[in-house]
Amino acid sequence: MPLPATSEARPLVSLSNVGVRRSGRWLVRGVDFSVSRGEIVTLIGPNGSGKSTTVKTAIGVIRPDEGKVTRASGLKVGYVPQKLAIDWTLPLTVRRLMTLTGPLSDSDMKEALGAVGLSHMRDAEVQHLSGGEFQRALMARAMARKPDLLVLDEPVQGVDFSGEIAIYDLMKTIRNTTGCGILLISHDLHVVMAATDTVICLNGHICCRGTPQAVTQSAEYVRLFGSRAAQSLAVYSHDHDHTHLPDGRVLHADGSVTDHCHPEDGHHYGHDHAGHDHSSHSRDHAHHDHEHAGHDHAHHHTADDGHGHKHPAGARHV
Ligand SMILES: Nc1ncnc2c1ncn2[C@@H]1O[C@H](COP(=O)(O)OP(=O)(O)OP(=O)(O)O)[C@@H](O)[C@H]1O
Repeated sequence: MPLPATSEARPLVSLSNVGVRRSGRWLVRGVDFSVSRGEIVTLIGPNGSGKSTTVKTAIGVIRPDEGKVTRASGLKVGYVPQKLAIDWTLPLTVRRLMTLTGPLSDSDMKEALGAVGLSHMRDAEVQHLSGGEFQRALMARAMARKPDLLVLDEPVQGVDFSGEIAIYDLMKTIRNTTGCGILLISHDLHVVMAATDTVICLNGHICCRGTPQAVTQSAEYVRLFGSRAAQSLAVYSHDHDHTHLPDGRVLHADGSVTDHCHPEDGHHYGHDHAGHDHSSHSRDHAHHDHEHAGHDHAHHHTADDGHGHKHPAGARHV
């Protein structure tokens, strides 16, 4: 059952001064934010900065050691975890994967797989799916129960760049069609920035927050992710003239759909995919020197913020 209409103005989940302490150490502290219906909130931050801990606390898997978490009553959460304990030696079909966490009617399964472009793969073995297909199957499984809040912990791991775009586009479509709230974890800074309403930059505490535009310009963000990352939003908005659909076809800016990209398409924002040559696209993105292999975003965080900087409108430093 969806939440009643009267609850729409209230956040689906809200964290107030939340802290989680383990083995004598605060994993996160002083965290406060909320996610409302129809809103996409993204947590970004370096490895070990407390992103998973924060979302697990938000959905009630972990109890906070200080502060308060408030969830709308009757809140239904769809959770796509970062890791899934699957025995890859056992045969498992997509159909079975969809029902591992609970029963699902045939029509709900059909609708969910259709929404992620996997209708034709119902009986496929999960171990034969590509990284992107597997992530979309997990999203279908989470969506099939029509959650009020969809929580995605790094949904683009093991997914190539066009697959990433498809997943973020799918995420926006889910939000637009169902009106659910989405809480997303990512340390991928490129595409996610354009798919997000609010970005929260975490490093044990909230370093800064705001719209993607505001956050990418904030000194705290640059300190965490390096100055190259600050260009990510511009990179995205320059070149996103086509979209890779879940079924592999390409939707162009003029609305046409083709099986493949056009050679002149602005493409992939300078990702350096090892093993294939992008030289035909080079004039489109010569200035976008992101290296995919290794994700070498510099994490220059210093304990002393200095505070000798200005905050762009909309970014809040905490
Ligand atoms: N139960 C626990 N006991 C002790 N330390 C923990 C526990 N759970 C997590 N940690 C530590 O807390 C820190 C934050 O972990 P968390 O998984 O929340 O980070 P993350 O930002 O999601 O990282 P990543 O980007 O690598 O997934 C890490 O240093 C981790 O080792």
